[in-house]
Order: sequence, then C-alpha cells, then structure tokens
Amino acid sequence: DGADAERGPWRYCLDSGANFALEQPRFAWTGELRPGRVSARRPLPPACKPNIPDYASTYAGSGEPRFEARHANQTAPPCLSPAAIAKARTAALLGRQILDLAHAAVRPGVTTDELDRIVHDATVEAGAYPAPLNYRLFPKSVCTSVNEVVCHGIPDDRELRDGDIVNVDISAILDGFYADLNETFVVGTSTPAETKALVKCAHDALTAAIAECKPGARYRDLGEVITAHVKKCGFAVDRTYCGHGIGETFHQAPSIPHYAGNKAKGVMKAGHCFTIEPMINMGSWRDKHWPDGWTAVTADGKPSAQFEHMLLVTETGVEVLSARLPTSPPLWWE
Ligand SMILES: COc1cccc(Cn2ccc3cc(C(=O)NO)cnc32)c1
Ligand SMILES: [Co+2]
Ligand SMILES: [Co+2]
Ligand SMILES: [Co+2]
Repeated sequence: DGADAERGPWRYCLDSGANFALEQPRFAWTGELRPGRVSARRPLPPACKPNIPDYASTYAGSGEPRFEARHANQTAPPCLSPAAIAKARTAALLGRQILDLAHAAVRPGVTTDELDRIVHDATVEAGAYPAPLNYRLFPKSVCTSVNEVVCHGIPDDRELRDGDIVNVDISAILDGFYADLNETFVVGTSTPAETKALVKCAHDALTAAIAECKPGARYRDLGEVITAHVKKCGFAVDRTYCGHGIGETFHQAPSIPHYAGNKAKGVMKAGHCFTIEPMINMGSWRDKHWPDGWTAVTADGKPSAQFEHMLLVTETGVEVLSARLPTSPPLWWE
C-alpha cells in the first residue's frame, strides 16, 4: 500500500515511478546555514611545483598523509634552527599577506568561493601551495567558516550576508615550511552586538594565551588562560579542535587544547613553533560534523568565532610570526 516503512533515520518510500527508493537520512541541521555548491578544483601552475606535498594528488582515505606520519609519535616539536626560523618567518609573512587580501574582499554579496579563488591565486602566484587543498581530501584551498561553523567550512556559492561573521583560515607551504593563521571578520554593518563581542573575545583570548608563551611555560596552562578569559565574556571554549606544532608538516606535536583542565604534555623551549587557535562558541561548547565530513558546527546553532596565530618561542619570550601588519585591514573594533 505504499505506506512508508519507517526504519530509523532511513525511510523507504514510493518514488514517483512507484518504485521503492531509499531516501537520504534527514540531517539535523543545527542552525540556518546549509551546504552550497562547491566549484571545480583550481589549477596548480608549474611555479608551485616545488611546494606540492605528497598528499596533493593522493586519493588515499582520510588518514594523515604518509610524510606527516613520520612525526606522529613525537611528544615535543623540534627546536628550529636559525635557517628553519627564517623559513618560518617567510612562510608566515606570506600567509599574513594572503589573509589580508581575503579580508579586504569580505563584504555582503561576495561568495566564499570567491574568497577561495583570491586565496588560491595569491598562494600559487607566490610559488606556494595552498595547504588545505586535498589535505585529507579537503576539496578547496582555504577554510571559510560562517556563523555557526566552528572550523573547516568549505568555500561554496553562498554569498556572504550583512550580519554574518566569517572566519578565513589560511595555510600555505612555502620553501617546504607551513604557515597557518586565521581571523574572524564581521560582514557588513548589522552583525548583532553579542556576536561582535564573541569575535573580540576570541581575539583577546588568543592574545592572553600568547602572553603566557616563553621558555619553561607549560603547554597545558594555555587552556587555563583562554578559559578564564572566555568565561568572563560569558561564552564557551570548543574542546574538539586544538592548536598544534607546525613546521615541515602541517600538524605535529604538541597538540595544544584551548580548554581548562587539559592534559597537554611538555614545556616550551626556544625554537618551538606552534599555533594557538581557540574556537569560542556563544552558547554550548559542543560541536558536530555536517555530512560532508569536514564542516564542524556548534551543536546549538549559535555563532562561533576563532583567531589563530603561529608562534615561535624565543630565548626571552615569544615572536608572533603571523602578526598583523600596519597595512592589515582593521578588525571591527580597531
Ligand atoms: C577528515 O577530517 C578532517 C576534518 C576537517 C578538516 C580536515 C583537514 N583540514 C583541512 C584544512 C585544515 C586546517 C586545519 C588547521 O589546523 N587549521 O588551523 C586542520 N585541518 C584541516 C580533515
Ligand atoms: Co583549524
Ligand atoms: Co588554520
Ligand atoms: Co591550525
């Protein structure tokens, strides 16, 4: 009689041709955002060939690329040599310049796919490789995370709207060294005051964590400082995604949680290079994945904001390799 046979989230039903069709399970979207259309893969000109990583063309599963596995079992990052520090500075400066280019393009009506094109083209024109592209099969060259997206949003044909917030997370490989940094921007002029406060809170939490960085500081203390700041703002620290060592690989030891009470190992030493990238949620700290396998969203659909810097521990403290420039477009409160 064509009655639907309910079997959990999968439903058997009669399609128009009176055939049994298997419907996709209904996904419980947490907010208003929905996936858009993702454009075709962008070309890689010969100039960026020296920086193309082994994962760029693999069709492997979601496992870490072979090259990165070499660092999987280390607990502390290497102490960079002066030559490696020079490469880290150069890569981070390129990453900063690319992030600022994307920031300058953010306005209502611009699609996140357009931001991906700007980032991809600027990266390959510098002879670098856009690190997200095909990293664990991620389909685009930058992560663009709108509103309730916590991180790893996929650029698509959705136009940014007045009142949105958008995080642009840049990572690039230059001369064999990774850069990784991000900022969250307000779109247009009608973003609610509480959402703007969330953005500034994420920025200031990162600033407070950076102030703790010096030789002998414990990685696990960064989460205490971030959480103390975020609680004062009345928001929550996402617990799923961590900062990470960075260098000749995208992600290496240490893993740096952003929440209080974490069990991160190790102390900072001069020459350690890593990111701190707190994701601050307006409501619950909980997140979930979209069916695409990458996009992380807040479980309650409320906004999330993030800032990420690349840090280098020095003999006397810390150097912010991805620091803003005098030419960087101002953040909403600047
Ligand atoms: C299959 O599992 C996943 C899920 C999500 C994402 C990815 C892969 N990936 C792509 C870009 C990217 C950026 C970072 C980063 O550190 N940003 O600060 C981390 N992972 C990244 C894989
Ligand atoms: Co990230
Ligand atoms: Co990043
Ligand atoms: Co990162």
